[in-house]
Amino acid sequence: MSESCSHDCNSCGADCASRQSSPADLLEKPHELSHIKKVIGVVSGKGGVGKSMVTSMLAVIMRRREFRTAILDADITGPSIPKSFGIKEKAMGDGMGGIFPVETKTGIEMMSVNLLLENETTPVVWRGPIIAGTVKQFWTDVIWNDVDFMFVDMPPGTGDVPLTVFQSIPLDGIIVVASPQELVSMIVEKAVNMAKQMNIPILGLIENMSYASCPDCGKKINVFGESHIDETAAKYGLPVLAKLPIDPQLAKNCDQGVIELFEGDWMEHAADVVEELLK
Ligand SMILES: Nc1ncnc2c1ncn2[C@@H]1O[C@H](COP(=O)(O)OP(=O)(O)OP(=O)(O)O)[C@@H](O)[C@H]1O
Repeated sequence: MSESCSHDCNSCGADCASRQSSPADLLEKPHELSHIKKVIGVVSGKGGVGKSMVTSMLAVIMRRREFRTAILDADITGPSIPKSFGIKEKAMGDGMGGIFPVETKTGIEMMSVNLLLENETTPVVWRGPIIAGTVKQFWTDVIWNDVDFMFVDMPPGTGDVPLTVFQSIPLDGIIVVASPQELVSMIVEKAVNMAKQMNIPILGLIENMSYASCPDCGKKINVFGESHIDETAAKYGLPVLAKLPIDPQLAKNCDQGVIELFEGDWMEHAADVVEELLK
């Protein structure tokens, strides 16, 4: 390191030993038998806002549109995806260090830590580097067949684990999911800035639990107050991809493991934007 080091490698051309790696240097290669065309990360500023549900619904819609679709569940400490698809079976190895993903009823390929654990109620109490290493292996050791669109349910937040995932998997775009309350806080801003720093295009924002519809008169009720997604999207120059209602049927579909049967057209525009990536 030179004595005049500013610790900002972007403004210095010196090829010194302490030069920070660019994000591209940290990208991992997928398994040699994997063929994955587009990878979309689904992120949120914090847990519990419906990120896994949005990931599942997007995968279901793209599968309905007859694309070969996969879900990489990188939310290691809160893996809820297999349950919402009603998957109980475990992933199998190929005997040479590779792992086959499990296929859902409609043919979505999936990998999640719950498909590897003996008991899905066992808590994952691993430290950050182990969690990040597991996600990397889901990318490098899983034999993904021909996949048009892979959705990555990212670990929530903007800490060490999501950062490592951002750096190791080559994402073609990210979708930010937020609840109305998050949209008025700085949490979304952090998630957006993280993606910008990684130079990953943000496809847009999805507001989950935006409103509830009265079962008697159909009137929209803003349970968490007025929606703020339009002003937040305008602030960051991002498109709004969807506004999802609180729908007890959706929660039921997840709980009963039949998310593939969900009805509703709220996510069609988001799916159109994802589909554009292949054109
Ligand atoms: N719009 C909605 N209507 C009804 N239920 C919903 C809706 N969005 C999410 N839920 C329910 O809320 C719960 C949490 O959702 P989900 O697991 O997708 O959140 P998450 O952001 O992925 O959380 P974490 O990151 O902590 O895993 C689930 O049981 C899901 O079924």
